[in-house]
Amino acid sequence: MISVAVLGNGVVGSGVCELINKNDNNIKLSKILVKNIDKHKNDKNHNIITDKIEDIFGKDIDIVVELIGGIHPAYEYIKKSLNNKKHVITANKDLISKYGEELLEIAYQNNVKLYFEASVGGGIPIIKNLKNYLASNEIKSIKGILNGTTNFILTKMDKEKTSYTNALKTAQELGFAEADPSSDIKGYDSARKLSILSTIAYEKKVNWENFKVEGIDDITETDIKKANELGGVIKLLGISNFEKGKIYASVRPVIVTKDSEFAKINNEYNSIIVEGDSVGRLTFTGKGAGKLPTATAVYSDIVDSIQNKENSFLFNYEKAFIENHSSEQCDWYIKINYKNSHKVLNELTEHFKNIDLEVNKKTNQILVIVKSEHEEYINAVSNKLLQSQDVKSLNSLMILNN
Ligand SMILES: NC(=O)C1=CN([C@@H]2O[C@H](COP(=O)(O)OP(=O)(O)OC[C@H]3O[C@@H](n4cnc5c(N)ncnc54)[C@H](OP(=O)(O)O)[C@@H]3O)[C@@H](O)[C@H]2O)C=CC1
Ligand SMILES: N[C@@H](CC=O)C(=O)O
Repeated sequence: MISVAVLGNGVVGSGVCELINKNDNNIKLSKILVKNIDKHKNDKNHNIITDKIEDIFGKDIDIVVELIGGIHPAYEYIKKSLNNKKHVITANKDLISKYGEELLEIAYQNNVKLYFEASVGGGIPIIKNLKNYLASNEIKSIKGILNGTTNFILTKMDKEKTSYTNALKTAQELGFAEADPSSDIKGYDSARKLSILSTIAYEKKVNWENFKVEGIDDITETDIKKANELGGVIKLLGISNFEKGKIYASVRPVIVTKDSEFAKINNEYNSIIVEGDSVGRLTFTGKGAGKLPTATAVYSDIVDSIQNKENSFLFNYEKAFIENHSSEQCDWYIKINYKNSHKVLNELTEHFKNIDLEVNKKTNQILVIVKSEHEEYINAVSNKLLQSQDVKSLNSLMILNN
């Protein structure tokens, strides 16, 4: 009998306990750690619930499953568990993207395993596939909708005209959002996931703090309407590619045209397209957040750790050099809140040869479509406009069709 302790009995933790109770006679749920024990007095596992970490470390446990989230005390608990020679399973992307290298090294030194399938893509088996199935391939690019909460919000705003605030509230009620939802909204959660995937795929340390991260907090109904007029929808995409030894990575809202695979990915679903040099394009799609989909990924790691499956990760790669600009040439949608429309229009026509313009004098907004341009040039012109006194704010979105 394998004895499992689950740290955290929230959305994912309670899902894991449910799957353990439902599935396997060889796995015994021995202890559950929570913060506020009163909240759990009606839980059917209440007799094994504790708010004291000593009850976990003092017990004869084989596997510790960390589902508290955040950095502290999750980091200390995982470290101690590994040093006590317990296998550890976590869904914590904050922790893996920050301390993955150190924790994997500690696991290795103690001859135990640290698994983290659920840290990216909720119920989608992406990490195992990237590491094992794609072992023979050089990965050229990763593109994905990596956050369920923001995809849920964008879908509700687009299809049901729900306000941003109400859509976020529903995502929180459904258990998709992080404890601090600004991680989702500002793109940090997607960035952490992209850094984990890119580190595994390119075997280079890809630190998300070194790449461009933009969230959906500036996306308005106007942008959604404009995207629809252009035959597309807005999605928050994580994109990375590896070319000639250099890595480009970013997280940003993008307009994807309706025939793109991503346009059909709605609500809390995630989708990740990986391109390998031998296999070509592979698409992984499924629920990227929520109780039982995420618990499924955690449970699969429990099975792997019982079978002592190899996960020879160490993350001790050399640091990646991150490119700031995508080499891709595409169309762009730029929204400018102006102070002086004449000056801004002059600048725009001077710098861009091929543009469509829409000026709204009531809202003091100029909506611009620029055809076939590189990011580097878009950024240079945007910075110039922003430095002038004529522009209050400016947002630019790539328009992608694949
Ligand atoms: N929700 C999702 O869809 C997904 C979540 N994840 C990740 O899974 C992890 C858990 O997320 P989720 O289940 O949503 O989080 P919740 O907020 O729903 O649950 C957190 C749990 O941890 C407990 N807890 C919090 N702080 C402490 C502490 N200091 N000591 C002991 N227990 C503590 C809470 O106790 P109490 O109940 O008493 O407050 C609660 O039971 C996170 O890393 C998250 O990023 C990954 C993929 C999807
Ligand atoms: N908050 C995250 C949960 C899963 O990782 C998300 O919305 O994707």
